[in-house]
Amino acid sequence: MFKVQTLNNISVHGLERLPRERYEVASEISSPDAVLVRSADMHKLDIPASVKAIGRAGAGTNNIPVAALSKRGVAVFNAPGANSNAVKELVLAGMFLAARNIPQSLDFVKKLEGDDKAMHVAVEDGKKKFVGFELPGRTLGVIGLGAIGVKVANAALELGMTVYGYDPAMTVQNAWQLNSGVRQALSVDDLVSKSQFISVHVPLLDATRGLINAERLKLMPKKGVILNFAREAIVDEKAVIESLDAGGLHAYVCDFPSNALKGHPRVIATPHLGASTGEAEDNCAVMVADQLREFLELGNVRNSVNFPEAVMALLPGKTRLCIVNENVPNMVGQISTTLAKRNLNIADLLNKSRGDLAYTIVDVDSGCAQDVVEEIQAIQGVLSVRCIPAR
Ligand SMILES: NC(=O)C1=CN([C@@H]2O[C@H](COP(=O)(O)OP(=O)(O)OC[C@H]3O[C@@H](n4cnc5c(N)ncnc54)[C@H](O)[C@@H]3O)[C@@H](O)[C@H]2O)C=CC1
Ligand SMILES: O=C(O)CCC(=O)C(=O)O
Repeated sequence: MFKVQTLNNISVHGLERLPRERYEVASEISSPDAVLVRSADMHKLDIPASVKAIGRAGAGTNNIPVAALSKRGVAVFNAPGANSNAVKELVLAGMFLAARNIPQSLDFVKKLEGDDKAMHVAVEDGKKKFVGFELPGRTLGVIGLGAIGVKVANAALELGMTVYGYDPAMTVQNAWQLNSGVRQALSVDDLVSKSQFISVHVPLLDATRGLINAERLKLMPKKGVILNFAREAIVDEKAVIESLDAGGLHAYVCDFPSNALKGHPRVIATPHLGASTGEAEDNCAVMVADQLREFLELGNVRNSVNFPEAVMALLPGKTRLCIVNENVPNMVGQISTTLAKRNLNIADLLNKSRGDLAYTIVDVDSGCAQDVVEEIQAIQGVLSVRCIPAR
């Protein structure tokens, strides 16, 4: 029986992928094998030693202490692309809301008083304050052409906008999805200086913290719109407010409200709603639950953010050892020597690495005892070992 702890509400469609006869799933559970999480901040949590994997039912993993978990040999998975359409739709909505001054006009309507005749007069008189502009011919710059950025860029082209993209580490798979009409910006500064709308779709990293700052806002054409559905700290909020107040920016559309932002007349803030559709919640939970299950039951790794991709078929009757170790020489040699000493024949072996970490799957012909696991665990550089018994 595997135990899975949930730290947020996870879609039941995802939880149903973990069959009750093999999985105990609860928000309060002792010694969990795995944790399923959305946005809960895990940085200050005491993550039990029993945990072998974390499944993030979403894209961003900045709420998870990935580096510390890697040192413990714990795999972290996410659900790439599973909520990208939901975010794209909200970004498009944000562009329309800003361009047509819709939030301000809704406020105006809510405050109307008097009978219908008086109201009609006030409407016709007041609407001139909310004259907006149309999107065709305007320029959008998309920073980060991953699952979301590509969809936003393609959709904006369909709306008749000119679109620039910037992403120095775009994957081949995403490049295949990108409409060839999207133009390449040579740098963030190049993109910013050309774009009336800028939408950021990068993860929060040291390199992306404060990516949109006071200097870059000065490069932007006047009356620009910044859209931030990525993470709060990617945009320097203080610089944005100063630019809005000084008449530089037209609007700041973001998914991360704060006290400074929430009452501002030119800020459109949603409560971290990017991935909050039934479809996205289901997609993310199903994808990550399937990945967790395959890892717990077979040791296979798909869509991890810290482990290398590693998938090997497990044949009936074979016992599987899953070893996480530092990516240094002679680890596989020491592991196979340990098995040879015990007369355990290796039926199949897969060794993959990613950065400082390596992952080895070894299938042996006969069962292996706990002391083999302990001996491998004692090899210097081994971070974690698991034995999956033969079926
Ligand atoms: N508001 C919400 O509810 C949601 C927010 N997000 C946020 O959006 C981010 C992006 O999500 P996805 O597109 O699914 O991720 P992704 O991993 O598919 O794409 C991120 C892209 O950013 C690029 N990138 C990284 N550093 C960069 C830099 N310095 N300059 C330019 N490009 C850079 C990467 O090469 C990658 O192509 C997530 O990390 C998360 O923080 C994601 C989903 C929902
Ligand atoms: O689970 C959520 O609602 C947050 C989504 C998100 O921010 C992400 O996937 O990175």
